[in-house]
Amino acid sequence: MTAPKKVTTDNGAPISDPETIQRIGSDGPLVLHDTNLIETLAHFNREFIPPRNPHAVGSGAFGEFIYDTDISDVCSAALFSEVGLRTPCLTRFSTVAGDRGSADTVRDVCGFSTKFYTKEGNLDWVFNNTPVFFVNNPIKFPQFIHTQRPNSKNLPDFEQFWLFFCENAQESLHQVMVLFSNRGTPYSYKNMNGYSGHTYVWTNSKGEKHYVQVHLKTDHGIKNFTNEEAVKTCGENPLHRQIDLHDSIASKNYPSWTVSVQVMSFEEASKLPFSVFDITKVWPHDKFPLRRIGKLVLNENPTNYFAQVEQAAFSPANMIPYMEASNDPMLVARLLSYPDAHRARLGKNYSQIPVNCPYKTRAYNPLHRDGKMQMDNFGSDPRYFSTLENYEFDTKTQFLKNLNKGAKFNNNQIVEWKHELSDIDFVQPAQLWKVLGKTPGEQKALIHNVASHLQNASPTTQDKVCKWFNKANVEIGTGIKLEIAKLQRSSKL
Ligand code: HEM
Repeated sequence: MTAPKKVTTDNGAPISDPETIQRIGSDGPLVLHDTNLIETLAHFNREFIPPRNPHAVGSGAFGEFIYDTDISDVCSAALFSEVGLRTPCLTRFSTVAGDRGSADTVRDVCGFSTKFYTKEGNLDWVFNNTPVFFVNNPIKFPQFIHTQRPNSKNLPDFEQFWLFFCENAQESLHQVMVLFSNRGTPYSYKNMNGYSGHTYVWTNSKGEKHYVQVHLKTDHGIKNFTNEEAVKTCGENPLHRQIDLHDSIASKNYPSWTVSVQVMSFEEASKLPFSVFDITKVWPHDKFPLRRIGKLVLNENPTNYFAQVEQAAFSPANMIPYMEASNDPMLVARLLSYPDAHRARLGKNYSQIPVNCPYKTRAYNPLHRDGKMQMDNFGSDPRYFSTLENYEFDTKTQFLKNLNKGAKFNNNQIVEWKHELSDIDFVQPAQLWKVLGKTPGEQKALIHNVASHLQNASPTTQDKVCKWFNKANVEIGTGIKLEIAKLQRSSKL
């Protein structure tokens, strides 16, 4: 038996009976002196915090990154200081569009975020399970998310879902094909990959910079639900992936991924047929092969979901020396958007919540102080950078000062930018169609999965969507049309 836990009020005064309240006579009114009742009801009213918008549904686990293959010619970050180093981390998986509490096996992109607690600060990889994304212009992100959710009348809206893609964001075809392939419904989080999607800039100790893309390949094999299995699982076991993650760890079948990078020089980037900052495109693997760097292993379940997963704040802005964001406009917008979301969701001092604290070092900045829920206000230290104090500054890595050093831009002027759609936007979707053709049934599954969804939209929208798919390969749009007709005939029988 463990020692008894003394029960108290919030100010620490002992409570004799937590279930007894005071009233005047057995039928009389309550006595307001009973502050424990008020405290208990007030706590209950404030139990919920705002959900993440988007990625509200999630599951998390602790683990470690094991650096096992030298990459020092490309990056000198703390994670890679010596081969064999183990860096503790927290990973959170998620779905994008659903409200908190919705089933975790819906057809959706899955988030794959990892916070590494390094001695040079916390590094976050806020990735997805797909190597590309729907849009490459951040101003389109909020409308993209809106169109994937119920409309203004809180009704499912298949027109807005499809018309956004095929009219407002045709560059999304590559990602839409991934989403509607069976990879859009992974069986479990441990059976899917993770990808940075974005291009990042990594620097070595000589100051040489490279573009990189990070890949986390599952060690358990890709396993997906079919459309019908995923729909059934949503109804029968809405926490299927959460339970699978928990039970795999509890039974010591630890989920793990092999972590690799694609590396590209700035010179090579200038010769690509598309922008290296375009997240709707992948880097060809024959020219930029994967270089292994280590393993990510999840081996510890959270003991308190709210404290360790719901309150976790992941952000691409959490970078460490030798790892920077590139000029991908989506990524740069994300640097601002996530900390802003955390301030709104968790409060200004969110980085002091234990799961977010850079506990391998100490966050110290005498200008970042006060505010609600401040836990570490740097004592009586001056509230400015005083010449009377003794500060240590980073003269070695010059981390933030070095951002963009060496990067070449066409000109220095501010330009108005918008993605201009061209044939190159349909080249990779066409290639993906051929790749799917190598696995029996995969092309058929894509056609069936799209048709099952698109049949709910109007015939005009169906036509527009089919024409859009035909830009990748006429077999797709034509096939979807035939499949819709088949599904509609069989539903009438
Ligand atoms: C301009 C584009 C984007 C914007 C403005 C944006 C914004 C957001 C916001 C506001 C959140 C909620 C954060 C929170 O409350 O903690 C979020 C979550 C998330 N986003 Fe994005 N996002 C964008 C693109 C992307 C891309 C391209 C990826 C993946 C490559 C991505 C992956 C994620 C993940 C994994 C989460 C969940 C983080 C967690 O587990 O807590 N997002 N996003």
